[in-house]
Amino acid sequence: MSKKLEEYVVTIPDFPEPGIMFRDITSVIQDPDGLKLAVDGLANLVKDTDFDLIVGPESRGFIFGVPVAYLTGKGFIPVRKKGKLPRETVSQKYDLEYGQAEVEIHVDAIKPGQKVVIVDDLIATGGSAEAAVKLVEQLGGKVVKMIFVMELAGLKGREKLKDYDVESLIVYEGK
Ligand SMILES: O=P(O)(O)OC[C@H]1O[C@H](OP(=O)(O)OP(=O)(O)O)[C@H](O)[C@@H]1O
Ligand SMILES: Nc1ncnc2[nH]cnc12
Ligand SMILES: [Mg+2]
Repeated sequence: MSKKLEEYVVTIPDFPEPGIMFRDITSVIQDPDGLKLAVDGLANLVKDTDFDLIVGPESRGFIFGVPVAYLTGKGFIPVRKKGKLPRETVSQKYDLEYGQAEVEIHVDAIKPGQKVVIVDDLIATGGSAEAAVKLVEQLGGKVVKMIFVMELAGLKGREKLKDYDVESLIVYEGK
């Protein structure tokens, strides 16, 4: 019998700091069957969704966002850390566990009214995903769905994004 997606995820306790159970996606994507399960699984979550573009946050959002955009026949828009995008951008600050970060998107990447799906590897507190939503909305885009390979339900990212359609392939009950 073939392996399930969750069996490809390796969990590393106490990385990058004590108390964190790190859910690693490199063990998923280094195996062709794991990569296929993850990418096909994400594409399947949007098979009935009407949308125009995929937005993916740097850096793990690129790994899954681009193949899902390719499979679904859409363009891919990167959300990048401040200072990396070469043309005119809008930016959004967001909270990390300690301190703040800032991300940007090209202003010409989304036209008002365009329907956007956000793709990332994992939702924890939802802070990164919320920053991506705010960037899309600053440009007049509409977030119609947010999809993740993994969700750490105990960190309640879903509550932060309660006005949005959030789906994940694997849900961990804790953090
Ligand atoms: O829901 P949150 O609490 O915001 O956490 C989830 C985010 O954290 C990780 O990214 P990270 O910022 O570590 O950067 P990376 O993708 O470049 O590894 C992960 O890839 C998600 O994007
Ligand atoms: N527990 C975790 N494992 C992997 N990536 C993460 N990003 C935020 N929390 C994480
Ligand atoms: Mg990330």
